[in-house]
Amino acid sequence: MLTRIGSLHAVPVYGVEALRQIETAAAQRLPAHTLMQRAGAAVARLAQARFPHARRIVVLAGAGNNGGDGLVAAIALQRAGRDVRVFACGGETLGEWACRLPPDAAWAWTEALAEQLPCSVANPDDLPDADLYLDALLGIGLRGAVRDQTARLIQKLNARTDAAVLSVDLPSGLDADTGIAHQACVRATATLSLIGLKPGLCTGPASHLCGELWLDDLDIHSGAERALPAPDATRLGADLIRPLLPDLALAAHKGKRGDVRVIGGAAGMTGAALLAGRAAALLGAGKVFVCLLDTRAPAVDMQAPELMLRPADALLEAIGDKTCLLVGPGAGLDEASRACLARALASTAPLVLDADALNLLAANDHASTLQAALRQRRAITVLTPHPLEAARLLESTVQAVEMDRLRAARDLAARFACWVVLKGRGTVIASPEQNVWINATGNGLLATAGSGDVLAGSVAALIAATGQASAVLAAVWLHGQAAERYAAKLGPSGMTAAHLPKWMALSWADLMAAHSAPAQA
Ligand SMILES: NC(=O)C1=CN([C@@H]2O[C@H](COP(=O)(O)OP(=O)(O)OC[C@H]3O[C@@H](n4cnc5c(N)ncnc54)[C@H](O)[C@@H]3O)[C@@H](O)[C@H]2O)[C@@H](O)CC1
Ligand SMILES: Nc1ncnc2c1ncn2[C@@H]1O[C@H](COP(=O)(O)OP(=O)(O)O)[C@@H](O)[C@H]1O
Ligand SMILES: [K+]
Repeated sequence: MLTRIGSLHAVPVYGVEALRQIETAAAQRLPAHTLMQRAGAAVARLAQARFPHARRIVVLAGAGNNGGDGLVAAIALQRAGRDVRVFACGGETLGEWACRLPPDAAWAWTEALAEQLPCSVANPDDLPDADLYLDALLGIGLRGAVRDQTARLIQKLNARTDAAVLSVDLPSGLDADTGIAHQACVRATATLSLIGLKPGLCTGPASHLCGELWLDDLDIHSGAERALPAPDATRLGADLIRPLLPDLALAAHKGKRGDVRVIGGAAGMTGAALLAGRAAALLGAGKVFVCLLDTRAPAVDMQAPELMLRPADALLEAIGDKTCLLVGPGAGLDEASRACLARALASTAPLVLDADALNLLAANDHASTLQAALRQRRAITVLTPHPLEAARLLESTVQAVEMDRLRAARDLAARFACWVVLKGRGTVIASPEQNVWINATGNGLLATAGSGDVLAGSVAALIAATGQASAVLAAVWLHGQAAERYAAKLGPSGMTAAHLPKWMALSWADLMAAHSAPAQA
């Protein structure tokens, strides 16, 4: 079934190894070329529905099965009356290119010849004009950086900013597992992912090149459930998030909602802890206590007088059973901060560690002691690193983390036996059991100082209310959804971190309203 991928429904995500298993199993039980027929038909259907006015269509076909999908789509589009040309890439001559085609694609080529499809060997310097380009150069068979003629063709294609590009399976040049592009990569208007959604379309530095995301499972799931491998991750959707949110209106009194205690805000960084505290309050925490490590900080937050500002000693004592601790926003790296972290790690309360708490864990004279205490915790523990903090904790580099975000999140969750929220485009969440989710919401408006503090405070509030670590998924989804809602309503600028909690609350309300709306007849 052809589906537009948005943020409403959770979708399983499969890496290349799992996709190859699915493909092999299906090929064994279906008549020859069935999958390629279905793939090409799906591409042609989407091309016509999404680009109804595209008359001249150029199909860029590589020498693999991705090219085969393109050929099948080309035949269907020509039959539908479009002016179609195939530009074959991956050989000096058409004959050389055709000789390279694997069996399914070779079958598609014989069909194309029978259909008298206009076809020429690709000359990147002579890319024909078109209303729509079908990018069928490279799919999940990509190995390393795109080479030679294909790389040059991609550069020429990307220079045609006036024409639409529909990528088949993946934007050519994008690594399906990691979302990185070594060198050349197609910038697509839309991508139709085949069989399953790939991690590289959801997270990673080049994942945004897919444009609008569509999926066709090629009916692979019907009757084959038992043969399907487990997904590598789940892309988050509103349907998965809704049941994770607490019903605050049902809380009998404020003591039932759960409390948050924030520890951070050293001199010059008090705002970070206050942002986290305000977010926790707006996301429904019954009581929010904030310890500012700056000894000269004011005793009340006049913008948010509901926050209770207390000394660190008071915050780390007599912790109730519905309390979540948050350590790190603006905490600094000095001895006072380290001592608070050590005490929080020793507590039996759920604990969220962000910012400087993560830096203390990574690089401090006491790092190994702190890390041992982290591993020994039995209560819910969540780390919320951005890529640099993750790199420090993994003793790696930002580049290495970004080259494989799923692996980095999984590695951190395994190393410290806790939940990990690896932030950035397509935030990746990993549980200690090595389950992985990829967030579907958010935009560049979140790339503003303090938005991480808001996320950490929200995570703490939802864990306090629900007692469930999986509430992190809801906090991450709402945080991204808030930025999208803001952009849709007020445009691409003007949002600061302080605005976020209110928009998160509105997104929460939307989610509940959608849930309670009567079903359409
Ligand atoms: N076999 C089947 O039945 C199906 C295949 N499908 C399609 O087949 C694709 C996978 O097909 P393949 O495994 O043939 O692989 P691809 O077609 O994705 O890529 C292989 C081709 O790309 C070239 N290539 C690889 N790395 C390169 C690089 N760095 N620079 C330049 N050229 C490079 C190879 O020499 C080969 O010609 C999927 O993405 C999907 O589009 C789908 O239609 C589903 C069914
Ligand atoms: N381009 C983007 N798309 C989606 N989310 C983003 C983007 N850039 C940043 N974010 C989100 O913004 C937040 C930034 O957090 P962080 O880097 O800790 O900021 P700070 O330390 O300033 O609070 C994270 O939740 C991150 O996932
Ligand atoms: K492609």
